[in-house]
Amino acid sequence: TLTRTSRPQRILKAVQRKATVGDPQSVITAIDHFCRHREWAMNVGDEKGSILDSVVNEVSPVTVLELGTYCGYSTVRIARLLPPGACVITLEFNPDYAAIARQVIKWSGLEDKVQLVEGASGDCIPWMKEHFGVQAFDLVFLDHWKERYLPDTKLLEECGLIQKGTVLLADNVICPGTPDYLEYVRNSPRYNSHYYRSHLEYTKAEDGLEKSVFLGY
Ligand SMILES: Nc1ncnc2c1ncn2[C@@H]1O[C@H](Cn2cc(CNC(=O)c3cc([N+](=O)[O-])cc(O)c3O)nn2)[C@@H](O)[C@H]1O
Ligand SMILES: [Mg+2]
Repeated sequence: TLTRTSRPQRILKAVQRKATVGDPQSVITAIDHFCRHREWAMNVGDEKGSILDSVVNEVSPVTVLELGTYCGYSTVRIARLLPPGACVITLEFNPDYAAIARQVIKWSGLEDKVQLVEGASGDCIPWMKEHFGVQAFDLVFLDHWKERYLPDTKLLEECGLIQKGTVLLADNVICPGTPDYLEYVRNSPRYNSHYYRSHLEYTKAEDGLEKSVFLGY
């Protein structure tokens, strides 16, 4: 059997060929160029990525949680905007993807701002507090399995990892769509939600990001 490379491996190759070590913007540009002109992949992309950037700059978070690392594209986007002392904890349960993401993050020179945890969100969230000494997250970026958005949000609430002022930013609320999550954050009196209309990465299809601020109990 031919050992074809995986898509994440081809994305890493594009980074190693086109991007400059220690230059996060060149890593982002290399992935976007590859995914727009060679092979689509489920990175948040450049259009929704600039909305992500603006929310990160607005929140200026000290601790960020990312659910669903994939190749590390949005991890790099977030980490490159963080001041010294701030960090992003990113969860990825697929070991092959995690291995690629570690190399992409290393290439960007941001490994000191990133903690990549291999494991399923449902298993890892409960021990976040004691393991990382995290009080609460300032920003949570949801980009993993769409049916996990709602249960993981409730789990984060139960674990006290979401507190007054925590901002949730969810990718793909239209495509592939997260209807139960949207209904929850939009109807709950404890969240103030806003929809940023955009497009599915590298396509003309509609998609968007939902930003939800926790108002406290
Ligand atoms: N409970 C989980 N805990 C930790 N990692 C997880 C979990 N579920 C999925 N992942 C990981 O997220 C990564 C990326 N991923 C994200 C999704 C869900 N996202 C999408 O399916 C998606 C799909 C499209 N799309 O189909 O157009 C566009 C997007 O922007 C998307 O995020 N599935 N895998 C994968 O490496 C997977 O191992
Ligand atoms: Mg996504």
